[in-house]
Amino acid sequence: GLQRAPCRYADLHPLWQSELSVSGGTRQSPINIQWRDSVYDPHLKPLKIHYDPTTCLYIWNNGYSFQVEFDDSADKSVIMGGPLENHYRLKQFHFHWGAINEWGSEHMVDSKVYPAELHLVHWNPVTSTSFEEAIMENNGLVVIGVFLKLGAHHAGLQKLVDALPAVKHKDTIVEFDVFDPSCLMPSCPDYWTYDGSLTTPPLTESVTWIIKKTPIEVDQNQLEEFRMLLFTSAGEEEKRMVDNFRPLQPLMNRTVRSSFR
Ligand SMILES: CCCSc1c(F)c(F)c(S(=O)(=O)NC)c(F)c1F
Ligand SMILES: [Zn+2]
Repeated sequence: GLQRAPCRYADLHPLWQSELSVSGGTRQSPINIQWRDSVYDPHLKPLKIHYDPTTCLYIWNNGYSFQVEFDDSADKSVIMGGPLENHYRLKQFHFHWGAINEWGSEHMVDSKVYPAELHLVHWNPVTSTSFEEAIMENNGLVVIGVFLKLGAHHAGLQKLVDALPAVKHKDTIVEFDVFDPSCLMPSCPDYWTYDGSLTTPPLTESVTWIIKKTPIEVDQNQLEEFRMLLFTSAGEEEKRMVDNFRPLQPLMNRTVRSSFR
């Protein structure tokens, strides 16, 4: 069975990922998506996203990333379609990024790495009664991954970036209401999908991944603001929150499907 990994990743240096493995894991994330090995699946439907901006609650620094949390007490912000058999509720979104633009994303495409990656975390309210339960369920979670590349200023992201100084230190929180994460989605509908895991403790193999093919563009200043956050609490010796990504994991016996030819 899966060993529960220590879940206080705040006490673990970002290099912990390479040592920490889920014993017997056969579907770990992230992976390098080899475009030529992915299989077009004509049965994959378009992904349908309906986010209600008023379900946005707050932003907080959990000592590993910054997260925007949503009210998931009803089917208000949901995704469906794509590879999914039912709808999933949005619980939170967060990012992973590097110290410099040359690395930072968790997934790669043909070994190309991006400076950052957005994860929108959803859970299955049909098979689980709570997010916490869904984390332990096979396919209890769906995470949409969106690559960030250096380019034009992203006006939608800026509202989020402006709030970051208020959550500079670990375990700080700031109210953040009325935000629609759909503005962070690329307009291109194409995606890859595969069965994987959380990339942070407890690393459970409960995630249906949906990785968007097309990155969104953000500018240098916006990426630098991510890198001003701290892993550390107020009063502690400052450690910049950078390189909060897990190393690539073996594909093993998995096929990545694409929604596009
Ligand atoms: C105990 C889970 C707390 S919620 C959460 C999270 F905080 C996180 F960071 C990731 S991730 O693995 O890093 N990215 C997909 C998740 F999947 C999550 F569900
Ligand atoms: Zn993540």
